Amino acid sequence: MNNKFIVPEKFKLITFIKPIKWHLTLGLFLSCLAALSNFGLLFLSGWLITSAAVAGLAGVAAAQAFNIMLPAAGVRFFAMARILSRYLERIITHDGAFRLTSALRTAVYAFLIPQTPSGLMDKRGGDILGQFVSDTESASAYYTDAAVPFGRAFCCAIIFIGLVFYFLPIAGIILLIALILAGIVVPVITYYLSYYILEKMRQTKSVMQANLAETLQNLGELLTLNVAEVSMHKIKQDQLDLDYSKLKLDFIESAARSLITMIMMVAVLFVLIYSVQVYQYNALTAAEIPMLVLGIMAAFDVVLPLPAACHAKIKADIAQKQLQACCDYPQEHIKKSLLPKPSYDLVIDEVSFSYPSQPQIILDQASLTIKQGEHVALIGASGIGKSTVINMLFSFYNLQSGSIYFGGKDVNRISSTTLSTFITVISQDFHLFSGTIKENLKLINPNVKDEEISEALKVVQLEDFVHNLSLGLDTFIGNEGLRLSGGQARRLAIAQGLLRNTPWLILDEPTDGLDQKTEYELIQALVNKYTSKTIMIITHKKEILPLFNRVVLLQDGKFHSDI
Ligand SMILES: Nc1ncnc2c1ncn2[C@@H]1O[C@H](COP(=O)(O)OP(=O)(O)OP(=O)(O)O)[C@@H](O)[C@H]1O
Repeated sequence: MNNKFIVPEKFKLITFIKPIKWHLTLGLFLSCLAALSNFGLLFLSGWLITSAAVAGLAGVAAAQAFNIMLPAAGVRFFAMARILSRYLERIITHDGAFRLTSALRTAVYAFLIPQTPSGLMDKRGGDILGQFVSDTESASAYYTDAAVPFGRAFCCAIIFIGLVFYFLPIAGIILLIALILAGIVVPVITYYLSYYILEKMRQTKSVMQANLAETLQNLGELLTLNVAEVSMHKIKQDQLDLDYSKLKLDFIESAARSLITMIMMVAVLFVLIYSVQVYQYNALTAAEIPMLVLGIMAAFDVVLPLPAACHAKIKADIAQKQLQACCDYPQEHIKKSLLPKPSYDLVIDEVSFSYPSQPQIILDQASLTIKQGEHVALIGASGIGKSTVINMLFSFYNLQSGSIYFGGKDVNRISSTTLSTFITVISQDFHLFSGTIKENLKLINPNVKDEEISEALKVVQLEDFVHNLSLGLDTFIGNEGLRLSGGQARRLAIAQGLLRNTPWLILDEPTDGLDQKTEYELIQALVNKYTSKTIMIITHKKEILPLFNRVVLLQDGKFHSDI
């Protein structure tokens, strides 16, 4: 599968369909071929069966004169062509749809990355996951489930009407009217009746997915607090709403299909009555009557899937709108990828910040410079804004005034991906993955050597612990490191960060859950080993402060150095 693909400036489904235009064209062609073969099969069979019966009734001479071989070969040809073209059409269209899904997912990912983290802060993780998984799938199904059925119905209907018109003009006109009703009027009504239901279903599904993701993530806490039932009840309610909406949709679709079948029966009835009259005037042979009737029935095969195609179109339209909303983020929020230059100093210049609709002023024209290689402890009362300052570096929030520079460049113009190659942050809510100690340590840097792993484990005071495990580095730590103690998990996360080998290391309360001795030894090992690395630690522990070059106090919205 060719995944080479350029992210366009704006998100438009058509941009992604262009690279698969040959799949679309060939798929449509094969689909039409299958429908035409089906029509040809029934049309010719109707004629052949009646002609053979008429010849048989007319006596031995007429029966022997009737050439059954040629039309029978035609019937076989159409039967084979129908199977083959259907098979090829499925292969081509599904391949096209897979390519489209892959291109859409790549694009959505590429559009989302520059928005992180500030642009995605108000969105729920489950919602983003929904957009990434379901919306891309619904949008790409537009091609196989909506565009091809509608295109086939349009192209084939013209041919069917033309053929029937050739044999009996009035029958052609009846077919034209019937196909307009069944192929345009019924789908339009289906579209309008179903749009609101499908839009509501999309919203419910998105909320349910987000709730489900959060419930599963926090199941431990919910069970401990005995409130898991409440979350499950909400999810169950949403599922019931979805089931009810699905029932309504199924009802609309079957009603539409029944209406199409009814239109077909009426059309067949009219054609039958009229052809019998015409037959009496010898303007039509007996064999042509079933041929026309079966032909008209076959013609409706191309409009019967249209109600379902309408639903696919609505889903694709809604999905496209959602994807557009999440991808077309205001350009000013999408950072330019400037590269910080050495030395990698951090300059917070007259920054003011408070959270929207929060009275607390976090920073009030505050300034601070941290030179590369400095070891700094940032202290301050709980809730004063220390973690917020770290998040500001990664442009989580828009500053009210002032600027932050890293390596001489405004952090607003450095992408978070670039910045993370210079700064490693181990936050309070770090994550460990379900796997072994080694897998977790190698996750960020797969090329890391065993000696480097030992060094990092030594610094975080975990070397002896790992050494004493029967499986050593290959010990499985469980989901989120559940098989480790809180302090061990935190230290493993720090070791993970050390192995990234970035010029800056920021640790948010790294020694929480550690005894005083381990805490002191860890920080001491850290500052002694990484003398040229800039280390910034947020802490409440007074005992470790003497180990730092500088202590900065955050108070009243200002930084106070060398306290
Ligand atoms: N996303 C947010 N939206 C609104 N307010 C927030 C947000 N994050 C934090 N706050 C508030 O901002 C203030 C500073 O929070 P922050 O986590 O930065 O403090 P801190 O100094 O790191 O605290 P601690 O030492 O307890 O970890 C707190 O009052 C907090 O409630």
